[in-house]
Amino acid sequence: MINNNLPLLDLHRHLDGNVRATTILELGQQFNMPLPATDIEGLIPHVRVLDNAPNLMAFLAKLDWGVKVLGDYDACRRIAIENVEDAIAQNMDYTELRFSPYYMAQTHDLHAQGVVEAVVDGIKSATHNTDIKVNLIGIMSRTFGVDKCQYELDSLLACKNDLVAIDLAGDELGYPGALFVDHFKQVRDAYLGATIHAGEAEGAKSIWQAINELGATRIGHGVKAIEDPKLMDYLRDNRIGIESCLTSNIQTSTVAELTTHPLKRFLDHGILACINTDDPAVQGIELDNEYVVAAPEAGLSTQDMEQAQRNALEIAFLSDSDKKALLAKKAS
Ligand SMILES: O=c1[nH]cnc2c1ncn2[C@@H]1O[C@H](CO)[C@@H](O)[C@H]1O
Ligand SMILES: [Zn+2]
Repeated sequence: MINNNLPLLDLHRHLDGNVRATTILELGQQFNMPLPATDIEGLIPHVRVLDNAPNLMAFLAKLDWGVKVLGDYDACRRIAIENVEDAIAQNMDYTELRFSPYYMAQTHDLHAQGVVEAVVDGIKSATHNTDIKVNLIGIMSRTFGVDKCQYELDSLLACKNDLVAIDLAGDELGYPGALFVDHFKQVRDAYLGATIHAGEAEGAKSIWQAINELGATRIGHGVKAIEDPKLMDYLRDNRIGIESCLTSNIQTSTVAELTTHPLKRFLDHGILACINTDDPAVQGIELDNEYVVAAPEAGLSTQDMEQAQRNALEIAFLSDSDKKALLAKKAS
């Protein structure tokens, strides 16, 4: 259950993993792109995880049509705007939307920086005169390799004042964090935060690496931390947040079933873990499902879910005064 007297946040939400199927169809038509189907029913199996995927990379393939149809910068702006609409429809008070500009730019040879500017513009216009607050996290898609990630990072750093952090996502097994030490040095030099997908496909050592070598203060998924008691203590003692995505972890076969998901044990241990979606449109879920269905199945009590809501606020890339304002808004 969501406690409506506490702010509702989604800190781990891929903007480019949340392109509506209807929008994919419309953009496909607009740019004369042959899609695998011409109606929604036919398209859904290609853009949504219906049965759990055997592994992370099979899951990630379902995101591809959502970016293949981005034929110009206006299309990028459109999906940014629709992401804000979706977050508002979920009654969110604050969300951090993350996106990979090169992933979005690649199919139609757009400039990555133009994509970043279009997304920033879309978010600004869609949040204007609304009650929701949105910040952006730039992603380096590790799957494209070290050089492409540098290109992607350059485009993000050119707009660093419109971002709160940088993330590393994609193929964790094939492209380990050790390849990206220099990239994250640049992230620190730019005074941006770092949250990193780690301990999802790879083990606990990937989480240690993200913290010690890449400077992560938050970890995306972090599922495998449960295998390392020292790491569990370290995360708690150093207030390193874990952005849990319950349904996503089942759909990528990272965790076999919700009853064995480690989120409950993270919370019991005092780790600042929270509840998030990941790629809502691709997953066919939304944030309310994670609180109403997934979290109870994962053994979380009402109190646990309240703690998760508080933890999200605690680890959000926001100033203390912004956090206080969000709390005050809900308490009144
Ligand atoms: O659950 C996930 N684990 C790892 N990478 C992901 C996940 N969801 C999306 N992406 C990756 O993020 C970028 C788009 O924002 C893409 O690189 C996509 O593969
Ligand atoms: Zn993710």
